[in-house]
Amino acid sequence: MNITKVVVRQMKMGLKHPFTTSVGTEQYKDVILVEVQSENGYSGWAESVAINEPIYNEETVHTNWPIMKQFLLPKLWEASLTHPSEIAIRFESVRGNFNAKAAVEQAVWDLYAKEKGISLKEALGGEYTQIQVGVSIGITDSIDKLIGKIDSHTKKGYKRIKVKIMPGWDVDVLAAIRKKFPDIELMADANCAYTLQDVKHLQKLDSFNLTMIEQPLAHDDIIDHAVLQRLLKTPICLDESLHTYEDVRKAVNLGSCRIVNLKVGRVGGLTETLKIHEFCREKGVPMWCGGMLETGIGRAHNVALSTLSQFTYPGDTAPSSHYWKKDIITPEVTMENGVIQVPEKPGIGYEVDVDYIDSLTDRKEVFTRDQDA
Ligand SMILES: O=C(O)CCC(=O)c1ccccc1C(=O)O
Ligand SMILES: [Mg+2]
Repeated sequence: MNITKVVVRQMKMGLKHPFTTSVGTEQYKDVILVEVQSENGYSGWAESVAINEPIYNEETVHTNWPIMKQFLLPKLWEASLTHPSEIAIRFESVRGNFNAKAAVEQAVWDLYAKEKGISLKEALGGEYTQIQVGVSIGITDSIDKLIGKIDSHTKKGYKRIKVKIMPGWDVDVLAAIRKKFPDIELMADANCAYTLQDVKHLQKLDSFNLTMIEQPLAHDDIIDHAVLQRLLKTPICLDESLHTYEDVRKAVNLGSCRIVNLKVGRVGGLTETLKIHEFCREKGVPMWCGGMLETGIGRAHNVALSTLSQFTYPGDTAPSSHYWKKDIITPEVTMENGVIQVPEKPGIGYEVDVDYIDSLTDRKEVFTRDQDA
């Protein structure tokens, strides 16, 4: 792969419905897109999961841009690449900035697969031809409203419902959901809203037959989660706390979680993801694909990722129409009876609608090998 040009864009897309969690509300998405082009005319695409404010993690679209420009993109030209796994080694000297690294690395994976004429699924060693889909429902104004949403999403066929919880929006809410829907596959995501002081309160959640509780404690903790997991029957799944293979190894071995939420952007790319996947396979730890309200490009990557064998729980990989009036890929990601069919076409397997992207783009910069040399 001889990468000659990279185009970085920042664009804005309005969400169909605002999305509220314990840390804030998203109404629209500012998105960084990375397009890498090779000598022979192929383009690989990816998006950064970084959002506008540092409320989920420390990265934002504003920090991603200079990090890519100054530190990551120049490493692409250092030498030609034979495989995308070489990128992680080049990026190793840059600390953190996992979202930015992943966006660049994933674009190269797409390019690699397209040059080879294989799907991203095949490039990753994925197995499933279709994936099971769950939905993540934000905090609403009233329990009735939430029940209405769960009802309509269940009727659409989603295989699992995830609700966001926080202190004051938890026990009563889950009790009301279980009363109405005793048998649905249900889980709760706290986005770090509790502390170990809340153990007695969190133990009440054990009575709701939740598949798992996601990230109850601090974003940078794996120690207290191990204490909490010993005091809960419900499996803990970590999201915010896991940035690397090493984090996952420590968390699993400490007993801080029994399930792993994998967001490629959170762990710096697909190469790290494959390492984590292999570890989880050996340990028998189930995984699922998390979501960050991605546009079609990130969504397509998530669909390919979810074909890996250890991804045994439905992911937060709802179809395009759940988020957007019009997505930036064609066809859009669609779901039938809670299932997405995995595309067989090369790379991410969907066409990127560059004209539409251009119409949404606020900022665009082209980087070339020659200009950096
Ligand atoms: O993309 C989706 O539908 C999942 C949405 C979601 O839960 C989420 C969205 C933004 C930031 C963090 C999270 C999370 O999983 O914690
Ligand atoms: Mg989460």
